[in-house]
Amino acid sequence: MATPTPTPRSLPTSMQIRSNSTSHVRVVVRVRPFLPSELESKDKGPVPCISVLNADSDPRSGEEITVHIKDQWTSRNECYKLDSFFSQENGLDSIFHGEVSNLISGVFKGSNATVFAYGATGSGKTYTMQGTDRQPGLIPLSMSRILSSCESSGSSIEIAYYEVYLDRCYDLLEPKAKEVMVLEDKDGQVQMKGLSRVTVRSMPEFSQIFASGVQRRKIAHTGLNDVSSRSHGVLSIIVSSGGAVGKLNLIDLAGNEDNRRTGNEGIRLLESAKINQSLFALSNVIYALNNNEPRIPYRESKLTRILQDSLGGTSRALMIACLNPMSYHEAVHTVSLAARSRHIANYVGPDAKQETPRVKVDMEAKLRAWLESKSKSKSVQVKNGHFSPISGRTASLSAKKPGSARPTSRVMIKDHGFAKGSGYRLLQAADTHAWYCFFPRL
Ligand SMILES: Nc1ncnc2c1ncn2[C@@H]1O[C@H](COP(=O)(O)OP(=O)(O)OP(=O)(O)O)[C@@H](O)[C@H]1O
Repeated sequence: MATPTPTPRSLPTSMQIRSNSTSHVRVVVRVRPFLPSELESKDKGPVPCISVLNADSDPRSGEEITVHIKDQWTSRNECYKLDSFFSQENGLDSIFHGEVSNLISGVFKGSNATVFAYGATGSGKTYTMQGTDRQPGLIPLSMSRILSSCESSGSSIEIAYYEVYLDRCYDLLEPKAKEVMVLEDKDGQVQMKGLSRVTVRSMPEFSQIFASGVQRRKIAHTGLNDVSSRSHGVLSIIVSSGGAVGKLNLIDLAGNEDNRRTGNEGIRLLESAKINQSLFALSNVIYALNNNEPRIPYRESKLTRILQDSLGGTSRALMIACLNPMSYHEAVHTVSLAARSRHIANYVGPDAKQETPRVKVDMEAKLRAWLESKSKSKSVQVKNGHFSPISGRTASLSAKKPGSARPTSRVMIKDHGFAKGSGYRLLQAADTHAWYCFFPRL
């Protein structure tokens, strides 16, 4: 299991300046170990596509780390700055002690906190949150810590457990997982009408209640994971301590999916569209919080509306970007969205730039073939030119300025410059990786 040791590169000044900024939401990376099936599939053993450049830095120092993602087939590589990195060798207890346990003390003082496991399907989100009997995940570890603190402080705990599926909420502590209405009271506070709360006094009691809730959660077999979560699962631990009430939300998000790879159809496709939409809405909220924007778009999805009282203000949050060490494209997608949430720009190193033309030449050939086969191309008009979707896809773009690294509320566009010997530029939508050509208006 050799880990590549890329040479650290100096970062652009803008990034160095930003590296001192504080994030409202901490974003860390966790790379899951190889699965037995992945170890069998390679003669020499697989090589992880993700590594960290400043591996020696002390996680407690608050210094940012640089995640390096390299595609072993094309040698494309990208670097992103995030808050911390947990490798394949790090157990779940190191994430708990390094990142989660310090959120718990605030909950006893009446603050809210949220931990999300975010990432592509099959990247280990459910494992990170739930773990196994041998390696407990962040949910049992947090519960155990909270219970022992309650014993010494005389505080009490209640839990609520629900899922957000197709933008609707279901109570997982109810035998038939009944739907819960999300309403706003006269003060503008979001209330979940009828959501059950159960008092918990011991770990065995919690394990039993939680296990029945997990059984009710919607999972399905997909092309990429045999037991894929189709909903966002939210466990809320409510701590009442001497008049103060604090809440810890532990969230196993459904995985973002590239439907070109899943082969999803029908209801699976609809689920996937809703999942991707709500994850993008979540990333928009985190982006707005971390950049002190005046308006936080909580209303863009049910998930963000529900979490309104736990994201922003005095609440603290941790996003764990879970990565599959075998998948370059998924890792880039997950980490770029996570990094975007922190307002840390993507930095592609100089050697990566030299290697990309091979990909561009392929795209040029595709473009030429496509253009020649169409006497009249369908194009989407934008200010200063036309967008033409290369593969006929009509993703909705709200790009105001092609080439701008600043994400719009819907899509971030990466500019790959003018295609050689032609009058058009190659652009790529960062969230879908779909390619477009842009014809400047003369
Ligand atoms: N740290 C780990 N050690 C061993 N196996 C792991 C680890 N993390 C994940 N796995 C395994 O990887 C597979 C995928 O993990 P998991 O189901 O948690 O993914 P997921 O991201 O929750 O997927 P989905 O979004 O589709 O629900 C499972 O077989 C799980 O047991």
